[in-house]
Amino acid sequence: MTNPRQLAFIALRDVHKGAYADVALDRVLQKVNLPDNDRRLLTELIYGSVRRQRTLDTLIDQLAKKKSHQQPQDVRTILHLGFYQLRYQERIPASAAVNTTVELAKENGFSGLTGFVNGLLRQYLRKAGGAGGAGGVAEKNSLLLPQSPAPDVDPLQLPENPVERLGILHSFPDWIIQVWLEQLGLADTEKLCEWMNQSPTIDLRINPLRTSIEEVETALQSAGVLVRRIPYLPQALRLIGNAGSIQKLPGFREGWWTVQDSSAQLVGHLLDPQPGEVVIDACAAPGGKTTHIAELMGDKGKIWACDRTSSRLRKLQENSQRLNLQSIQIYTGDSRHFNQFQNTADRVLLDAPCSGLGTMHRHADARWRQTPESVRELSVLQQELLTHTSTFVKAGGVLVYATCTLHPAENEQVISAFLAKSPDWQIEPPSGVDLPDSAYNTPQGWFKVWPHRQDMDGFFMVRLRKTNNSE
Ligand SMILES: C[S@@+](CC[C@H](N)C(=O)[O-])C[C@H]1O[C@@H](n2cnc3c(N)ncnc32)[C@H](O)[C@@H]1O
Repeated sequence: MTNPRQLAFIALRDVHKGAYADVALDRVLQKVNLPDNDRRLLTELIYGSVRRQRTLDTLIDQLAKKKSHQQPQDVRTILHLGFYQLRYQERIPASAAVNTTVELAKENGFSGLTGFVNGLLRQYLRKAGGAGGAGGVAEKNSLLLPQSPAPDVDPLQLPENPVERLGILHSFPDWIIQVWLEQLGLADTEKLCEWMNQSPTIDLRINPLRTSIEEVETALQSAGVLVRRIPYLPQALRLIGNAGSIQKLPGFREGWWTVQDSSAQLVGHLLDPQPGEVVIDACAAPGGKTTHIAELMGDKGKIWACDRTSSRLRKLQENSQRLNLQSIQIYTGDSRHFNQFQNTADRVLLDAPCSGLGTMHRHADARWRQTPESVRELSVLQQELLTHTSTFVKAGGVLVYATCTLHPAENEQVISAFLAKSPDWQIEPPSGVDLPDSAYNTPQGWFKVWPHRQDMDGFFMVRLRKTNNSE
């Protein structure tokens, strides 16, 4: 069976039983050999339906007699697929979206409900003002454009309350909208929501020990892959458009480059490791930053890469072999309990486990998996990790704390609590790092990368120095 909509339905069934969206997608892809365009449609339908779930459920709630959560789960999934295509896939004709969704209902044991499915989708189209599909209308009905044309053209009715309104329109839980609104205000929160609903870009970090950025540019361009450079990041290239399978691109097997988002590359530069130093990467797997550190050190010195997840450490091992790096030594275990590293490191990187609120565009289901409670638990773990791994640093040494979340409880509050009880530590403004201060820096000295401003993953990072007179 190679019908991408039926395959999407099967994968989404898995997701609703608890599978990660990317794992569910891989599972169906492994069973079939799809042409590229069907593969793209399948991916779009799965990730889009998961990402836009709240908006799609609200449409069911508003148009059907029974609420979305009262529908049989499979019918809800079929309706998600239909509404997703009508609302967000302008290239799919409305008639095709409706007919294929009705077919899905039939094929999956809901012949008795085809009239209901057909009626509901057509009701949406009627309200949207035609058979041409409603794509784009929804996003125009923005909080920022109250005067924008005919908000009643959007069948989705939005409440006045800005948190719920943004949450329903852009499909995020209220608590995440609240966290952003408190830091950014309305206009920027809306831009951030829109950014997080885009398909992710892919950046490469060139390995200067094996090649040069110019050589990689030429090799990729000869293979028909478009790239552009990223300001302030001398080894970064962004792939433009669909580059196909990453492992098949020129230079992958040769270890010329690593896939790493630009903001993750900033972390290595903020740490600024030097050849010959001892560096501990306390949460290292799968090694994106460990291998960057080794490259920045010219592979000279010692990097002790610690992580508690052995499967992820195996990836680190593979990555460092592919890049032909010798300076990395792996330690498996909980970094809160390593006692052999006290006062040994010139630099420590703590790239802490976090809620990932800065990278939700890469993980369609992340917004539904995290909760205020999981953030609280992570923040306790982050504080414990910071307290213990700071003891690894020699007097006069540096620790960089980084996360890919934009939640203050995992960032600013972790650092403030640490500094309040650690008089021998202070924030150090980044020196020797050629970064646009105004773009990332805050008066407190930490870096916060807001994706909608910098067009890269959301990140928080701060460089701390242990004073010389500490024990
Ligand atoms: C954000 S990821 C690290 C990503 C990595 N630095 C990179 O750039 O590829 C966080 C890592 O922390 C690890 N981790 C979580 N709790 C830990 C603990 N208590 N001790 C050591 N590692 C831990 C997880 O297994 C995960 O690999």
